[in-house]
This record gives sequence, structure tokens and C-alpha cells, in this order.
Amino acid sequence: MIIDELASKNGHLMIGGVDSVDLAKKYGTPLYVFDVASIRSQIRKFKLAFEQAGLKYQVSYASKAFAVKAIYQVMKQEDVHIDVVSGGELYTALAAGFPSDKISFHGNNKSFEELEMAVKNHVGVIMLDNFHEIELLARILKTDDEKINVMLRLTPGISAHTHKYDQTGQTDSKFGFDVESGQAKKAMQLVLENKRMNLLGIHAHIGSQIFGTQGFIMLAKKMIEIAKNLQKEFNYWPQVINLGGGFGISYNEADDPITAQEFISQIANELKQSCDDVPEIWIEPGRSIVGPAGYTLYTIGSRKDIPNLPPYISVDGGMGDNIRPALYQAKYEAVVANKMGQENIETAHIAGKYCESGDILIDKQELPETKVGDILAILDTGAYGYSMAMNYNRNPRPAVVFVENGQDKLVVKRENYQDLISLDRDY
Ligand SMILES: Cc1ncc(COP(=O)(O)O)c(C=O)c1O
Ligand SMILES: N[C@@H](CCCC[NH3+])C(=O)O
Repeated sequence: MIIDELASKNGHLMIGGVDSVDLAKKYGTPLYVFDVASIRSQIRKFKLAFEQAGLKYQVSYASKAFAVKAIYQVMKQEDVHIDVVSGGELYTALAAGFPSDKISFHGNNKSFEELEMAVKNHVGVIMLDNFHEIELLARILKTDDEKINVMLRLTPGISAHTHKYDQTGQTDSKFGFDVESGQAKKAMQLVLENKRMNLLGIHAHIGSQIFGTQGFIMLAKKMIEIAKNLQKEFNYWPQVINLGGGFGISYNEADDPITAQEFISQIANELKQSCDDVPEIWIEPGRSIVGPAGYTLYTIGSRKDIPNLPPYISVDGGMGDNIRPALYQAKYEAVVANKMGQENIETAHIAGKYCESGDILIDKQELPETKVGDILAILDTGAYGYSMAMNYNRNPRPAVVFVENGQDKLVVKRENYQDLISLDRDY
């Protein structure tokens, strides 16, 4: 998000036509706020880019980025697929009324119960990740009319240029069937022999928060090469090639993401050059759909000044609602929501309230003059914020509000202290 492009009115940050300072007053802080129009617009950009490129496609929202009932309902309205990685995400999506035939079920260690739940609910496709899962699924599919679509997640041997914890496509990865060593071929054979599994195609995901098109072009090329080898071996041509997600977003000025249009047109060129019968192309964006739409509002509290060093300005949340700075050294930017347009006068550390020295949300943030009670808005927190939130130090998780067309709606209640002990039992 570019700070200069943020909307403001009377010195207040506006989100989706709603005054963010009013939201902080109405719902309290910390508060996650999502601009739903931004989510819809990003989905439409992906779809349009595929249509312009003339590819058969499917956009599947990677819901690990943000998985609550309301977002699954937005995805249903936008008529996209979703992917889930656990029984909990599947349960939430189904409870939200999301159609099961548009769900892909991922994960590197799906349990018998999770696979059974997926089969019983007739999910659109199960992404098989390892031999253990092929075995479990074969046990679950007891009769011929229990046929289910599957895809094989492959490890294509491509390292994305991103944080180590965000890489998934390299050979040394916990995800997927390794192509180099022949695991992928063996898995393909097992699945093709099982008449209760319908092999829809092949999948790979090289990582997350990736900039540039190079990695994705390499991946598209590699997937066609793999498909051609499999065709020779098994006379099988995939109906779908799923290229995963991972499209980077701009968290700060240094980040320079590619647009959906750039990425998809280049992939389309590569695919059309590589083969005559281009399969349907699926992508699984998570961060790029919800990340830029999200803001976290905090109230500024204590301040610690140290001679000749930047001050520590603390807010009422921190690593419990956004683990990304501590976990991936992620760099965010913030504005003071009730002082938009005011001149910056200092650089400060934005500290969280958790009992950890590493609980610093922003290492260096330019700020106008601030005081206790001001509202700080950290930008681009829509992905992997709420979904990775936790109760460390027994801090309740914040509420989530959706805004659209000047209206706000609470979609997840704030946890309270009673919620925190609701699972505890006396001893
Ligand atoms: C298989 C798969 N698909 C899609 C994604 C979504 O990635 P992102 O949110 O970076 O688009 C992930 C997460 O890294 C993933 O593991
Ligand atoms: N949780 C990661 C993205 C997913 C990485 C692995 N699939 C992040 O916040 O960047």
C-alpha cells in the first residue's frame, strides 16, 4: 500500500468509505479492518487477466491467509474456488455455506479423519501430498461410486527468492512428491491404478511473497516438461495444471510486486509455446487477495525515550495479532489514523505489549507528534494476521470488521477473558 494513496477525511484515515477512528471507538482496539471492495477488485483482476490471456482457468483462494466464515462468503459471491489445509478450515468453509465442489483440500499430513471428512462432504479435489495419504484415501474409498478427484502436489526443484520459511518448491521441502528422484512417477502410477481416484492433474507451489515472474515462468515450463514425461510413461495428459500461489504484495516502499496481468500474460505465453493442448491453469493466491485489504488499528500507549536512540512507542496489540515481523522479519508501514497529513517529526520503534523483546511490530516508523490514545493503523495486514493470531500472555484475539460502500459490519467478535478460560478445567 502506498501511503500517499490512502484516503483521508478531516485528517482521519478512511477505509472503504468509513472513518477508521470511528471504527476504533465503536469496536475498540486492536481491531482488524478489511476493505471488501479491495478483495473483490483483486479477484476480478486475476480473472480478467486469464480471460485476456485466453486460458481456461480457475482462481482458488488460499484460505490459510485469512479463514473466517465471512471471507468464505465473499469468495462464494465472487464465484471462485478456495483451498483449505485442515479439517478446521474445511469445517469453517462448509459452515459458511461455501459449495464443497469448489474446495481443494491441501496439507502435508492430512489425517484419516480429515480425508474422510473431505470425502463425505464431496470436496472438489484432494491434493495428495505423500504416499501415506494415497494409502489412507484408498482405504476410505470403499466402493466404486465413492470416486473422488485428486491432484498430485509435486516438488519441482525450484527455489523461490523469498524468506526461507516461505519457500516450498525446492527439493529439500516437506511438501509434495519429489520429481527428481522418481517419487512423482511412482505416485502417478498408484493413483492411475486406483479407479476410485480421478486424477485431475498436477500441482506445485514454489513459495510465498515472491516478486518477479521468473520463478513462475520456470515453474510453468517445468510442469509442462513433467506432463510430457508422464504422457510418454502413462499416456496421461493433465486436465489441470495448478501453479499454486505466492504472488508478492507491497508491504513497504522497497517491495515491487508484479501485477496479475503481467504474471498471467507471461505464463500464458510460456505455456502456449511449450505445448499445443494447454491444460486448464489454476492458481491459488492467498496473500495477494486479502493482504492489501487489511488494516490493523491499535491505540498508542506508553512511550520510552532513550538518549540518542529512537523511542519505543507501544501499542495495545503486537505479536499475538501479527506474528510476521517476529517470525519472518516482515516489514510493515503505519500511519497515525487520527493525524493523517501531519508532518512527521521522528522515527520510532513500534512495540507490541507482549512479554518478548522481539515483539516489535515496526522497527523504524516515521511518525508525526503522537500522544497516548492516538490510533495507529498498520497497513497491509490482511493476510496471515488474524489467521496466525494467538493468545500468548492470555491476550484475547481482536475483532474483525468488514467495510464496504461506507458501511461497517462486525464479522468476528473480539475474544473476552471468559473465552480465554472456556476450555480450561479445574484440577
Ligand atoms: C499450496 C499453497 N497454495 C497457495 C498458498 C498461498 O500463498 P500466498 O498467500 O503467498 O499466495 C500457499 C501458501 O504458501 C500454499 O502452501
Ligand atoms: N504464513 C506465511 C505464508 C505461508 C507460507 C507457507 N505456505 C506468511 O505469513 O508469509
